[in-house]
Amino acid sequence: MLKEIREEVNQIDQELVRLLEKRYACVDEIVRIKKEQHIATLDSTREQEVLKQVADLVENKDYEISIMRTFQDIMDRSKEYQKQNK
Ligand SMILES: C=C(O[C@@H]1C=C(C(=O)O)C=C[C@H]1O)C(=O)O
Repeated sequence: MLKEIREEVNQIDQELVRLLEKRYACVDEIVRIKKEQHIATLDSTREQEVLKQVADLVENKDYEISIMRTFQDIMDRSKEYQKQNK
């Protein structure tokens, strides 16, 4: 039982890694444009939009706070990555 659920978690994690890599590839392009146009790494308005979209998409409200925090972490790591690569 535990083993089977963990196998399902492994599958989901594989998809998450694939999607995160696609997200970082977009961030690479954003880094390039920001560098070219001298735009700051942080865009708080955009972050609020991302979080609003996430909140609207979450169906089970029991998960909402945790998923929102996860996305804030994703964006924080994204900014860290952008700063290291600009
Ligand atoms: C990727 C960007 O840079 C930062 C990181 C964001 C993200 O990871 O979604 C959003 C806004 C910015 O603070 C962006 O400006 O779109």
